[in-house]
Amino acid sequence: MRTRIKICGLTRESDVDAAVKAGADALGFVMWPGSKRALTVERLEQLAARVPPFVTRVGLFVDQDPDLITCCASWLDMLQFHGDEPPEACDIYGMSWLKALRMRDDIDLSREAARYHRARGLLLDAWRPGVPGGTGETFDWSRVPHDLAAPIILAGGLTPDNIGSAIDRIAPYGVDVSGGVEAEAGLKDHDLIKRFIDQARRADDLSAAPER
Ligand SMILES: O=C(O)c1ccccc1NCC(=O)[C@H](O)[C@H](O)COP(=O)(O)O
Repeated sequence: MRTRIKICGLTRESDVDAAVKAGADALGFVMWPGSKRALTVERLEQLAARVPPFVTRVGLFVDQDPDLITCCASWLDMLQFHGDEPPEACDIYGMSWLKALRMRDDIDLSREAARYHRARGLLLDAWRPGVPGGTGETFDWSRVPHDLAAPIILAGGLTPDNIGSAIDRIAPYGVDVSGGVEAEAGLKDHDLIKRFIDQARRADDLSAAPER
């Protein structure tokens, strides 16, 4: 199956256009003010308005005010929660949502998957204390279970150089990248976006090829 690709942390019109042109399935917009990639609601409106149909616009939030999330919702197709939001809090918007889980040593993924069973997918990201996401760090991929009920979106430190082996080893439903396609925080490098998506598609093609 074709791996779904999300390019996250977009802040400029040209970056949105480059990700769409390169074939991204989804685009992520960080609405948490603590991030170097944070958008205002006004910027979200401007960027989201450029996105063509059938490309999913995902808003990222970290334990934020429901009024803000409601205000952003009309520009989004999906929500992504990176904080300690309980499942009931993710459900109140009448929208599809993803739950980001950071791979702390003691995380019980089966338990979290059961707890967040209404999530459309679980985004597995690296754990760094005090940082809710976008660390640019990988985690030990051997910790990703193959039998989780929810679709897995692999995140954390992915780059054009490691995306092929990530897809080959884990075969996640989707992948999510931010820092690995940036020239500097919040500013995407269009060549890196293209290389990332090309390498992911190459890995998909190789995994679909019949064995000789
Ligand atoms: O990007 C941020 O600054 C951020 C801040 C707060 C919550 C989430 C945030 N980003 C999440 C992501 O961009 C994704 O999970 C991403 O795929 C992982 O980032 P990276 O390791 O840089 O590829």
